[in-house]
Amino acid sequence: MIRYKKLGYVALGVTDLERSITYYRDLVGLQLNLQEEGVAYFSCSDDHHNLVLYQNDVAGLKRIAWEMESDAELDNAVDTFKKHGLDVYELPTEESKGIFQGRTLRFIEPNDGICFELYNQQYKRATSYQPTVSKIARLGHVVVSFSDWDASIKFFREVMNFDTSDSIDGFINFMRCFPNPYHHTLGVSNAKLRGDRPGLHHVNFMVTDMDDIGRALNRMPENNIPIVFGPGRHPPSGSIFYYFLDPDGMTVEYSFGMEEFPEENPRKPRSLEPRPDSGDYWGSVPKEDWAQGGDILPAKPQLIGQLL
Ligand SMILES: CC(C)c1ccc(C(=O)O)c(O)c1O
Ligand SMILES: [Fe+2]
Repeated sequence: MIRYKKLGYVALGVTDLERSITYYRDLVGLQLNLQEEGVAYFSCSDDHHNLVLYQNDVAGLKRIAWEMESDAELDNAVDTFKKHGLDVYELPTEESKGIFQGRTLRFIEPNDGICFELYNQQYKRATSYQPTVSKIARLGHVVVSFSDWDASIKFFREVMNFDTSDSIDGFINFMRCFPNPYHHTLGVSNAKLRGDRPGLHHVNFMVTDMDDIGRALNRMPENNIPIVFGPGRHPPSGSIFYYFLDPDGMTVEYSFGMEEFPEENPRKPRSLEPRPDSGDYWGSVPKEDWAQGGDILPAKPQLIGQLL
């Protein structure tokens, strides 16, 4: 049983790094922790980074990273993945230090080729996150659209030891990274929802107060940010949500409140009917460009570390 601490960070490719830095810092409210040649590290906690942006020709999802509960869980993950025939890579120490992390493993998810990362720790920041326009509580979840929905769910359950909290039948499976309590840190969505194109669906940041959602309802339109869904309330996790686009057309979600699960005797997963009110109790309807932006960016094997 692989045990996770939390969703650690998501890395995105963006086509104009300066423009995206301004957006994620001044409108989303993340703290820019460090900017180096072609890369920007943002934080919303005492971690070094919870979002990393890379200058790239195309916008999209570069990798998703989870922090493990302990060092031993990295070894456990290596054994499990190898048993399932996966190639697992470890970043040389110099490189993991170069991205401000301890021991770092990577592998390529077998269905759509997404780079996933597991690490034991990140450098902590001397001063914690200083909220500005929004009090972001944490990087909440990432939803990705997969070309083979059933095979992907099976992989996350059987190989990565994620648990299903709920699903909207045929569309999306909400998975938590055991034993992390939050309803989901990964949403496995069906690419048929995205014109049969696998890719990034959205990145979610959980906020601390209902007022953080309320202020965004004014701030985003005032700054001509396209609003693509909401405000509303999601039946699966019970959270209040608001989705808007980033400068490359990738979808970002703010949400407030989320069901938490105990490690022992959690409730059974529910399968919700595939109809619009399973996505929103309040009746808002997603715009056409909701969840459309963001390709899966291929990771070059030589850049993902040394094969174990
Ligand atoms: C409609 C989308 C995919 C969705 C649905 C439900 C939740 C939730 O329960 O939190 C989400 O976060 C979503 O993004
Ligand atoms: Fe979401």
